[in-house]
Amino acid sequence: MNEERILEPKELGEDNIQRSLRPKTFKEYIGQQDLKEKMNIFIKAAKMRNESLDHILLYGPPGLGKTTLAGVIATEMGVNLKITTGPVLEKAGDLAAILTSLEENDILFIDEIHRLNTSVEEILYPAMEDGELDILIGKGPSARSIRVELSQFTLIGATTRAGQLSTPLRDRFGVTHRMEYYQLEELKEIIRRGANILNISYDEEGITEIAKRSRGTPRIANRLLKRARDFALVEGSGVLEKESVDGILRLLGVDDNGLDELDRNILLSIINVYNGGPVGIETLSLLLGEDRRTIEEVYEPYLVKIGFIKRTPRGRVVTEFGYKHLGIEKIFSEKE
Ligand SMILES: Nc1ncnc2c1ncn2[C@@H]1O[C@H](COP(=O)(O)OP(=O)(O)OP(=O)(O)O)[C@@H](O)[C@H]1O
Ligand SMILES: [Mg+2]
Repeated sequence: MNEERILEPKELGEDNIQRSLRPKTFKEYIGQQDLKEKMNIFIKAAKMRNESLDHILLYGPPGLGKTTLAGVIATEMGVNLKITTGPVLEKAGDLAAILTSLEENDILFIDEIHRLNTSVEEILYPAMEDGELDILIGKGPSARSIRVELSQFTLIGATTRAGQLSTPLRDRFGVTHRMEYYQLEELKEIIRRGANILNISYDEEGITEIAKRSRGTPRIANRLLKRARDFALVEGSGVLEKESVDGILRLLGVDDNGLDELDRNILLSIINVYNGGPVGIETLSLLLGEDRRTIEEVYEPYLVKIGFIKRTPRGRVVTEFGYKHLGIEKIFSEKE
C-alpha cells in the first residue's frame, strides 16, 4: 500500500508543524510519569558527579516518543544529541566516525538499533563498556589494530523489538524502559497542548474525540489534530468540536476505536478465513499482502492492547470483543 495512511504511527517526514509540537523539556513531555521521575534522578546524579548517563534502551511501538525523549534528556543534561539509525551504519567506520566526534557526556541516539550490522555492533561493545574503540588499519599481514580513547558518552538505543537485540548488546544498557501506550487523559493533554501551540480553537468534546481515536499514540494524535483542524476550517465553524472531528475521521475511514481499514481487514481475515483463528503471522501477512513486520510491530500490538486479538502459542485469535466490535456473532464456549 503506498497511499499515506492516516493512522501510520511511523514518521512520514517531519514538517515545521510537527517540529513545533515536539516537547523539548520534561515539563512539556506528557505522561510516562515513572520514566520521567526515574530519569530526573539519574540526570541529577550524573550532573552532580559530572559523569555521563548510563546507556538507555527504549523499546515499544512507534510514535510513542522515543526520539523526543532522547532530545529531552539531552536538553536536561545540557549536552549535544547526535541521531542516527541502525540501517544507515553500514560499516564499522561509519559508527567510528560518529563516536570519535562526540564530546564529553554527549548523547548518541541510535534508532532501530536491532538492525545494526554485526561488524558495527562489535565495535559498539568496547565503546559502551570501556569508552574505547578498536580500529583495524591496513590490510593483510601488515594490518594492525589501534585503540582510541573516546569521550564519555551515553548511548540511547531505540527499537520496536527488544527481542531482536543480541544478548551482549542488551546487557550493556544500564537502563531499559518499555514505552507504554498513552492513557486517554494524557492524550487529551497532548492534543490540547498542540491545539494551543497551533492556535486552534477547540472544545473539550472535540479534544476527547481525537484522543479516543489516536491509538494511544502521540504521533497519531498530533496528525489527527492537524487534519481535524483543516476540516473544521473548511467544512465547519472553524472550531474543533465533536462534529468536525467525527466528520473528518469518517472521511478517513477511522472508526470509534481508532481502527482503520487494515485493522478491520486483519480481524475479518482471521474471522472469515480461519474461523477466528488461531492463525500464524506469516500466513496472515501473505493473506493480506501486507509486510509482516508492519502487522507485527504496528497493528497487532494495538489490537492486542484493546483486547480484540489474543496471542496464543498456536497463533493469533480474535476475541469476543473483536467479534462484537465488528458486529459479528460467534458463540464462544467456556474454554475460549
Ligand atoms: N510525551 C509526549 N508528550 C507530548 N508529545 C509527544 C510525547 N511523545 C511524543 N510526542 C509527540 O509525538 C511525536 C512522535 O514522537 P517521536 O518521534 O518521539 O516518536 P518515536 O517513539 O521516536 O517514534 P518512532 O519509533 O517512529 O521513531 C513527536 O513529534 C511529539 O510531538
Ligand atoms: Mg523516532
